[in-house]
Amino acid sequence: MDFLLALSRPPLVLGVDPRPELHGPEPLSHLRRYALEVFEALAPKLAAVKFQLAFFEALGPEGFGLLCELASAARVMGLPVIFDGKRGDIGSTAEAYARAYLLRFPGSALTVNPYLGLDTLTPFFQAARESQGAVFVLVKTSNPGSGFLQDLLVEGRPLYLRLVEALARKGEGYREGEWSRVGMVVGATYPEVVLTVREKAPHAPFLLPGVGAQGGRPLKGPGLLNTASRALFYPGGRPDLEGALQAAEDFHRALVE
Ligand SMILES: O=C(O)c1cc(=O)[nH]c(=O)n1[C@@H]1O[C@H](COP(=O)(O)O)[C@@H](O)[C@H]1O
Repeated sequence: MDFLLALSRPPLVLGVDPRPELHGPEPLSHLRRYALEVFEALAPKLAAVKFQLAFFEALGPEGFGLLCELASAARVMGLPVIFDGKRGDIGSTAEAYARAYLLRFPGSALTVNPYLGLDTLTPFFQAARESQGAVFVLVKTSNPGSGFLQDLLVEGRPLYLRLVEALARKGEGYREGEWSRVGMVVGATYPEVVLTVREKAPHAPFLLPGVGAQGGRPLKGPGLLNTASRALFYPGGRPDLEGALQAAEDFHRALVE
């Protein structure tokens, strides 16, 4: 599966950030069953499923096994997969991260941190092209303190915009048809930034986290993949299949109709 197929699906991404304490006495087996049920029920309304690696790593070795199992299940259901790892390191280590998440899981996407420099992103871009995957580069994150570094003025422009300009130039080389394999992460909590960044990067798919629990509202537009974790996976603060379906329908109405 080519990850760019996600761009022709409904523009909602299901974030899976598992909280074992919400899954009773046998949390992993309950979580496995619940996640599969949610994938099945929501699949027609989703662009992709985004797995937050930290939450799976926190479950220990079994958690990593479960991540691989759920990612494979999503793919079997026709759902593109995003690994949210926010990886970033010197080139040789970046190559290992790219092998782990883009080449071992062809057609998937990975979130990456660009603040070690653009040279460190090249292995991710190359792996994404080779595997028909994608890379989502953190540009302007959804958290309240993101401006401390990301909004710093550099030659009169915020740092995140300088980054976007450089990425858009690089991303042209990784463009296929309408969309590039070099995507960007912009918090839905900063809707005005989404518009500014879109002007500079017309071909980049955008991942917009912060919808729902962080107060961001769904944003409509070509290539805008709205992503919600708690609001979709744990509506009302707990596992609830009916509630998840209702939440997905509400987002779908706001984004598609
Ligand atoms: O890359 C991300 O997905 C991400 C970037 C960002 O700027 N803000 C952000 O919240 N995220 C992730 O998006 C998810 C948000 O979770 P909810 O607030 O529950 O929807 C978490 O997995 C975060 O790690």
